[in-house]
Amino acid sequence: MKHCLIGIDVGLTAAKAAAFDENGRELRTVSAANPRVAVAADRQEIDMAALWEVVAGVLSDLTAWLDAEGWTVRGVGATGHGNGLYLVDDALRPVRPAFASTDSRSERIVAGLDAEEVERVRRVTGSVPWAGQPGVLLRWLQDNEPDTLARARWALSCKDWIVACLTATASADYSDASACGVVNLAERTYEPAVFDLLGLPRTLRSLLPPLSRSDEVVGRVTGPAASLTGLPEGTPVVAGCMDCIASPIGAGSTAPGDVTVIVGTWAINSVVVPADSEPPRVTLNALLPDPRYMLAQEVAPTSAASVEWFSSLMSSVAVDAVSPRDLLHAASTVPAGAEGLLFLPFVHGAPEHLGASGTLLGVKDKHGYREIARAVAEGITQYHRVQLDKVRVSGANVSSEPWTLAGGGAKNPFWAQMFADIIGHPVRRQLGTELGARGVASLAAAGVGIDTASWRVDPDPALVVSPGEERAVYRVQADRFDRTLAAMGAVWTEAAR
Ligand SMILES: Nc1ncnc2c1ncn2[C@@H]1O[C@H](COP(=O)(O)OP(=O)(O)O)[C@@H](O)[C@H]1O
Ligand SMILES: O=C(CO)[C@H](O)[C@@H](O)COP(=O)(O)O
Repeated sequence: MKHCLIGIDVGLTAAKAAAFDENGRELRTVSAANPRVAVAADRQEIDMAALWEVVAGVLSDLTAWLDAEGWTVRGVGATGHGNGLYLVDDALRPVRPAFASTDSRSERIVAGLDAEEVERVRRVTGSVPWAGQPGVLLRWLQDNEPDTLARARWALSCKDWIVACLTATASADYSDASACGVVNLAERTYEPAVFDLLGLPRTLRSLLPPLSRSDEVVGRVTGPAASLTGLPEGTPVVAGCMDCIASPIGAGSTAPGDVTVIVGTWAINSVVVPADSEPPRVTLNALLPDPRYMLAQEVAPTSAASVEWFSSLMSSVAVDAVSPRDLLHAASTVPAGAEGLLFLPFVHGAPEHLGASGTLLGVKDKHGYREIARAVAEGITQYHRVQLDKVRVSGANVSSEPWTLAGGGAKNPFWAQMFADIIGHPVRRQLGTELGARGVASLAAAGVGIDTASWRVDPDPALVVSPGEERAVYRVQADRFDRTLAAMGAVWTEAAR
């Protein structure tokens, strides 16, 4: 019999499901756009039932193909965007729409926290508070929707919601929970001091589901889920992990010092560090499935989010839809430096600046769509550079080997070259494979007892892109970018008053 594993990856933009044979060879991938509602500029919410419908649809397309080709599914794992908040009641029904991790309504709660307390908690959890974290959102609910909070039984992450839909079980795993800043990294338990810091009663800890290893089977596909997805009833489902963890696993970038840069809705810039060391000074540190290591990450909603914004804007006025690929193609027809245009990619704000917004600087009448497209791509990449510089000085050991590029944007060869030029370091681009789905499918394989040695990835030197001749232009731009960023801080602070 031909056995396969399924990995589900629910990002903020798209849901993907991919099947792999027992040796880790990709058989097929299906994807679809996720529902997202911008209730207001700072309120990003997700209809949880609609999200499950999209995921069930993607799974049912995939299983129809697998059935026709004679494959039997042995195990399933899910990964998804981290943070945000998916609240359900006792019967695992949503009590309100989920908060996306790009929701910034709680910026002021974060700005009002005591700096010394924040630092004390950071040393223990490896995370600093920011607006899209579940704890901060629980505080917002306590202040603004206490009735909703009273109806909630479980506070789930995105992938936990999908696991709950598949298995009728509430679960959590160490990677996602630690990335949410609620776990004591040394003790691997939920940390009560986080609740004290946020002004929440410690009793709310009971909202957090029991913690499992990412490759632990936490439930089996129920009858109703089987009929919606085409998965066989009883198929084992593992706890899974956060998407920023699944991608490095899928790419084989899991040795100490390995760097992965994810160009998804979010900019994720991460490095593998020993789990028993002092957590490096970055936005968050998340425990890896291998208990010896964690992933130090500098993160912000500042990557393909701006490409999505600009391509949606162009699509609303153009005859035909303008895809991210079209946008990057238009950018490639303009010289490096975008004819002097500079873009700060903060359409969903920025963690370190209260009130930050997307900013286009230097507009002249000669500038049009193509120059703005180039400025958007360059600005996103310049901010990745800023974040990677923070990772370098965070106390983490960073490898000098090529860094792995992942996420939707990494498929674009033009953008990959821009990354190498702007960050001044060779990067390894990815062809085709959905790395997040692959990573979590390998955890499902391990969970059902399959030896995953053959899933190991040997880095392909042919995919390495080195800094080229445009590096010099980007160095000058980097200086202007950093000075603009510093100067805008005061403007944003003033605007947020
Ligand atoms: N060929 C491409 N060129 C540039 N950007 C792309 C391309 N394909 C996808 N993207 C961008 O990648 C993003 C999707 O990446 P993905 O990692 O799947 O995000 P998420 O996990 O947030 O859903 C989209 O926002 C899109 O803008
Ligand atoms: O928690 C997060 C960062 O700490 C984000 O939600 C991230 O997981 C989004 O991933 P993306 O949807 O961009 O792939």
